[in-house]
Amino acid sequence: MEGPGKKIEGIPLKRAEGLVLIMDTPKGRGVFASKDIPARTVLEVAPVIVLDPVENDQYIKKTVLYHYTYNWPYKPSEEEKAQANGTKLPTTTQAVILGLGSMFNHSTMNQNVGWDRDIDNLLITYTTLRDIKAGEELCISYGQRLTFKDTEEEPQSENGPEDWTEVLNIIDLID
Ligand SMILES: C[S@@+](CC[C@H](N)C(=O)[O-])C[C@H]1O[C@@H](n2cnc3c(N)ncnc32)[C@H](O)[C@@H]1O
Repeated sequence: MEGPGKKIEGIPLKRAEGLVLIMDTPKGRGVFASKDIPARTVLEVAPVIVLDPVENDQYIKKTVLYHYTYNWPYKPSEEEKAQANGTKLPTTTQAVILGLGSMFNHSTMNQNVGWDRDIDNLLITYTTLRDIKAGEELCISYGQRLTFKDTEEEPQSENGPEDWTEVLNIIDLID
């Protein structure tokens, strides 16, 4: 960069104003709106690190980092293809999302942020799906197969006690 006024070629990055990180929600840390944000606002353009599928399986899956990865298409290098000798190479892997991308929690019922992968440029763009009010949590959808108990999920009455009186009765009987 040579000074002010010089035109720089590159991929535009973005982080919207009015986002705060709350540390102690029932879901851990989470991203919230500190002011009203209109629909279709780009909240964040997050670069990603695409993991080697073998390293992901052998190492990352056993670490906390695994909970901060998204599915990502895998494009083997020409060298890998040549070495594969007809063996089928993986077509998907995981990617670690940098920046705020890794801080968005999941919501099925109240998803208000969408995300879009840019495979060529190794980026994810997060955009509001509707008008957001100050104080709302900004949530994406992680899909169907969650690796944790969703705090927003309704308790299953057939698997558990009907009400808290029943719970107290059980505790009483054990004592
Ligand atoms: C990508 S991280 C999101 C940031 C995370 N809350 C933190 O404090 O680092 C994903 C993790 O957040 C938590 N999480 C996200 N959405 C959740 C939800 N709906 N219910 C419970 N936990 C959730 C889970 O522990 C999950 O593995």
